[in-house]
Amino acid sequence: MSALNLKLKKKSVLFHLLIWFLPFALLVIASAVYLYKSEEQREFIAQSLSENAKISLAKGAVEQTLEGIYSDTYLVAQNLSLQELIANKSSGLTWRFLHDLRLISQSRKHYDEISWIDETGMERARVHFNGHHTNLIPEEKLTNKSTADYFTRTLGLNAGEIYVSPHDLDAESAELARKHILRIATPVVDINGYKHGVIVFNYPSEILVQKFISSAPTGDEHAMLVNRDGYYLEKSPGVETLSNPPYPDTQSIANSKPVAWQHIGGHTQGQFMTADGLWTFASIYPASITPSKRVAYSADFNATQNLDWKVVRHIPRAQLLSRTKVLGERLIPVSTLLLGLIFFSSLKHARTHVRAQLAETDLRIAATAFESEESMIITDSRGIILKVNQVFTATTGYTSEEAVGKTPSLLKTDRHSAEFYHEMWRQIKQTGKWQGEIWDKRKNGEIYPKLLNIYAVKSKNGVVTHYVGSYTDLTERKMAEEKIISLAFYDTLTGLPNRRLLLDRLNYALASGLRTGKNGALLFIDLDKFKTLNDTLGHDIGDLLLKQVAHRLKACVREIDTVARIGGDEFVVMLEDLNIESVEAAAQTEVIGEKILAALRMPYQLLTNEFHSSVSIGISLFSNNGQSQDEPLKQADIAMYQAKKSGRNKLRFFDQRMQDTISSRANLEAELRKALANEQLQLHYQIQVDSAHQTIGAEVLLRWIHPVNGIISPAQFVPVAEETGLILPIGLWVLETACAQLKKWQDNPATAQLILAINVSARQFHQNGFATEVRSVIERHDINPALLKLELTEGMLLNNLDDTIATMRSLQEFGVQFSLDDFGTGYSSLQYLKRLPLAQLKIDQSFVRDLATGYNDQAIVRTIIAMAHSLNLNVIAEGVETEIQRQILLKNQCSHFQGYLFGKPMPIEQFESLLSSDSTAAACI
Ligand SMILES: Nc1nc2c(ncn2[C@@H]2O[C@@H]3COP(=O)(O)O[C@H]4[C@@H](O)[C@H](n5cnc6c(=O)[nH]c(N)nc65)O[C@@H]4COP(=O)(O)O[C@H]3[C@H]2O)c(=O)[nH]1
Repeated sequence: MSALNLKLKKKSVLFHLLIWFLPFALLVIASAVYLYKSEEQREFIAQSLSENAKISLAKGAVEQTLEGIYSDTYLVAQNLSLQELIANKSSGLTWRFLHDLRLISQSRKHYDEISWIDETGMERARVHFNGHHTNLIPEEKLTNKSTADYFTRTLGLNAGEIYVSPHDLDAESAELARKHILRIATPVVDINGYKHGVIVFNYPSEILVQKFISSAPTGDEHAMLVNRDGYYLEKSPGVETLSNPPYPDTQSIANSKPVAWQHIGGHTQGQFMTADGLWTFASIYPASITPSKRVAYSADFNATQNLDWKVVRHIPRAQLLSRTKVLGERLIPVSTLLLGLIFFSSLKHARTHVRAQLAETDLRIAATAFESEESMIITDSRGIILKVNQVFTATTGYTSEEAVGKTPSLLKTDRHSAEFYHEMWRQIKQTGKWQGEIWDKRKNGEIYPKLLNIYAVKSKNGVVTHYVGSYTDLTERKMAEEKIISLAFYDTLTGLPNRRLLLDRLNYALASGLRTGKNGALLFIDLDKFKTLNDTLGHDIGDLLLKQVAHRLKACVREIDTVARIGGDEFVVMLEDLNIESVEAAAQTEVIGEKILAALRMPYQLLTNEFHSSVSIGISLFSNNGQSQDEPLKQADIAMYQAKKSGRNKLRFFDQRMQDTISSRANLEAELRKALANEQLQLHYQIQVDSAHQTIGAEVLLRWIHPVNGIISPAQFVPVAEETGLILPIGLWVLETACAQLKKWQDNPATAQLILAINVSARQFHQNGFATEVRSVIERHDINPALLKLELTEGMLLNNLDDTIATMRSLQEFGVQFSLDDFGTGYSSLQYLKRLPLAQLKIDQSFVRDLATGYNDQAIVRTIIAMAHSLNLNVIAEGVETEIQRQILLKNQCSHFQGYLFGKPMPIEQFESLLSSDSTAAACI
């Protein structure tokens, strides 16, 4: 698996892990929190209730104790011995009463002292319990208590009312000072309602506190008993209780827990929470507790003054929910364990899921890939087809049902040998794959090529389990390839080889000729009237003709020969394997050539038209003489032109002389290119005179002074210069040189009026900007434009007559003159002559030559001269060689003359000599 896939897989696993783990994790956490919170609440309620119950118990314990004391107090106050004593006042009765007091003291064991103080404040009887025994206090030790606060207050009470001293009451006597005593007292009333003092019980506060303590569970450290000011009467642990006032602040809940005390001090009972924890409290009103439910009060401590003690319980926050905390402590590992389990099972699940997803994706990819553009086939290890795709069915014609269960041999053809298949399987076994082109058979029997790939699928331990074959049908590709080859090498219309293939085969034939020494031949065939046919009957008919020609040509030659079409109506037949002897080979070729001529001469049926055609055939022989491949074809082409020239429907063998002419022309061209640069060109001047033999000027004629061949005539090289375009620089040079000469003559009166006529070629005249060029040359040389005469020929004027006239007109307006050269040889039509801005007509020398004898020529010359006069043009005759010719011309009103009679074309030096020898001009030069 690639690093990218691995990363994606990890991401996917993480995603699914989160999806599955998070909800469960949240559920577990929420459940744990809920459980914890419910337990916390439940425990809080339980603890609250428990605290309330404990407070009740504590309160009950204290109240019960007080009730017991109250009850004993009443009992003593109503004691019979006492009542009798009061009534009889007998001293013996005092002993009985003391005896009863001792009995009560001894039985209860917790009263420190019980005493009777009579209405005067004198103690009359007192017993003291020392912790083991009750002692009677001797009479002499009895004291007067008339000033004691408890005595006066109690004596003020009604029968049945109780006096309760403050719990922290300071002791009156020195010996009792250390003991905290709770005094409970009640008045003694006889049956007549008279008061006889008070009964006082000294109850050690310590015992009351002890009762309070014992009401709470052992080890309970949360209970405390405080007085109305908040000072501890009892608090466990660490507080020294019941010390004497003034109490230290440390012994006050009001100081140590002011917030709690604010609540406790202001309320009778209740339960509340502070930052310290849970507080529960209740008030005890000692004065309001009576066994007979009678209201008792004392002046100091009545209920309305809120004399109370408070029983208080406090559970610090830390201990408050101890059980819940334990639960919490247990919940954390349990939840963590549960989360861990959920995490790992989610992880496992996510992995399994992602793996399954990836596997499914792989399967989908595989399924999509299987249904690809390629034909696919899967076999087991024995080659039995298990599965094929739709492309397989489309290309082979076999449906899946037809193919599955069979072997791929149902596609086999006999195009490949047993060795081929053997080698294929050997390679698959060795490398696990094979690729190659193979021919197979479709269900309809059609054999087709395909590109086959076979892969062996192996198990983990390397055993081949399946083979997968995929292939592309190459039918169309092969067809396309063939088409490309055919387009590249064959003519699409006739299906014949094209020039490229012909040259290729020629090359091969030349090479094989070199080996065998045998001759071959090329027959270059051109249809004689093909262009006319195409133009008249259209290209479709033309195509039909070409196809029929191709067909007939093939019928004329052997299988090994080549018939090619190399151009529109040009065919070439290549014959190979001809005789070693050239003469014999030529004879063989001629036979076939004649056969072709005859075959192609036969009429053609082109749809409804019967068409008669002929061909011209040029033949060249080739052999082992080291020719290049182009040469035989060129030669055959030349020969074909020769055949055409000699009257069509002919065959001609290539002639070396003709080749030589062409070669020399090519040489001429090459040399002419160098002539201008090498200053091999010269101008010769041929004099022109008027009827009085006066020199009017000259015609400048080009000469090429060839270093080897001497002077070459313009008739030879001007046409070549025209064809190649060299005439443009050459023509310009002529113009420049002539203008320069005119300029030279300008200062000499004898030559200042001489006119130079220069020949302008068609190509030169029709080039863009010709008029401008002429003007600029004239201006540059600063000559009179009227001294320049441009000779044009009829033929070059006919093309684009309007443009021609425009060019001529612009130059004529500038002052340049035009002469129409070779007049009479062309159309000589008045129609266009009228339109041309000409100054002169030049009668062609062919009419002048036989003027003396030829009456026709005389008539023509007469007509030309008359025509010129009618057009107001002057006439010059060229080629005047004899006086007779001059006389005839003169008689016919010809005004100007040029010819050998007056002077041949000559170099400027000679021309100027001629001028100086001339009687008229001589003086001037
Ligand atoms: N038999 C005979 N011939 C005579 C006589 N008088 C003149 N000729 C020849 O006749 C030709 C007259 O020139 P063209 O008709 O313009 O014919 C010219 C002209 O068409 C062309 N050519 C000559 N020079 C130039 C040139 O500078 N530019 C162009 N474009 N063509 C030129 O070459 C042609 C031949 O020129 P050339 O060989 O010089 O031949 C000249 C001249 O030498 C005579 O009495 N008897």
